Amino acid sequence: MRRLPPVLLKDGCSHDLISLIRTILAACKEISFRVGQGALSGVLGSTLDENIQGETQKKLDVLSNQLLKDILLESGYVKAIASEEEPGTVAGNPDAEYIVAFDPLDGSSNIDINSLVGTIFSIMRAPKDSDPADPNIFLQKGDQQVAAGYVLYGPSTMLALTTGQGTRIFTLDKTQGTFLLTQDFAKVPEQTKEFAINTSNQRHWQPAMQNYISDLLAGETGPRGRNFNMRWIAAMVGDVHRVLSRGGLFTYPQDTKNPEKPYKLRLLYEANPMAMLIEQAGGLASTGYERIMDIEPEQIHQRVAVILGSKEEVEACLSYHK
Ligand SMILES: O=P(O)(O)OC[C@H]1O[C@](O)(COP(=O)(O)O)[C@@H](O)[C@@H]1O
Ligand SMILES: [Mg+2]
Ligand SMILES: [Mg+2]
Repeated sequence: MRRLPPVLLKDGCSHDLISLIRTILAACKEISFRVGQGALSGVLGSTLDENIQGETQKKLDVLSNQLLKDILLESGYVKAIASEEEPGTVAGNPDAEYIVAFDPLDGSSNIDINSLVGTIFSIMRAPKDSDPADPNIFLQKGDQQVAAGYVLYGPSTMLALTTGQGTRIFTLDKTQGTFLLTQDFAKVPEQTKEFAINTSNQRHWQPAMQNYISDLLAGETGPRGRNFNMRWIAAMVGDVHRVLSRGGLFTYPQDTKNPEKPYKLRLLYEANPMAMLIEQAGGLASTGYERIMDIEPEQIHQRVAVILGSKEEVEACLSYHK
């Protein structure tokens, strides 16, 4: 089975980019070990702190962030980092070519129930001669990502990675500590009968999403003329992995539950990297009104509505938003 570095070399990735991806994965292997140790690792439960977004930080959120941050900054391969768990960006090596935005631990509410969690990352080029301390260097469209991926800490630890040449899936061989290629070019089926949404928010959705989901739920007696099944892992990384594996539509739409927070998922380190992985596998990723990777970010922790997955189903959902 092929290992990660030769695969990336064949894709024409630079040595610095390969080293950067390997550095991220070194941290992820350590996170995978800690997640696997569960209660034995002493990192279950919450801290007494909140992150910049007012969310309670779990001990594993903090630990995962620290591991990624330390390893990346020590490596010299990053000019700066941005993380869900950091209020601002953190400067690194001024001479480095790349910047990395990450969600160190996605699906925090799953940590204490031994369910799926993961790490999501987005790699971009730092603008030429830019200041590593300038947070604006992260305000790039998703289309400018050089690479994107996630590591899913499940029954097996898996990596989904794209450098713009398709989406590949690797599995961590825990006996060797190496990621081995287990699916060369993942392809999201264009059609699906599966959708993922947190329906407890239904009364807060906009009419377009209300109508779309109600037509799915009507099944074969409704306008769609067929039955749909529903899944919700409550970790985007797990839901997107299912969509990459067998298709589906995943959405966290706009809602009016909290007028100050109309969207849940973060653009730079959740929506953009997942959009790139899904598009590179033949799927679509939209807010309902525009392609996610076309959005010009205004803030590093900006949130956005997300509708992604199987091409024909995303198009069906978008037709309700016209
Ligand atoms: O709790 P809800 O409303 O089901 O939200 C679940 C969503 O929130 C998230 O967990 C947010 O990610 P974090 O755990 O990194 O904050 C997504 O992964 C997931 O899709
Ligand atoms: Mg997250
Ligand atoms: Mg997180």
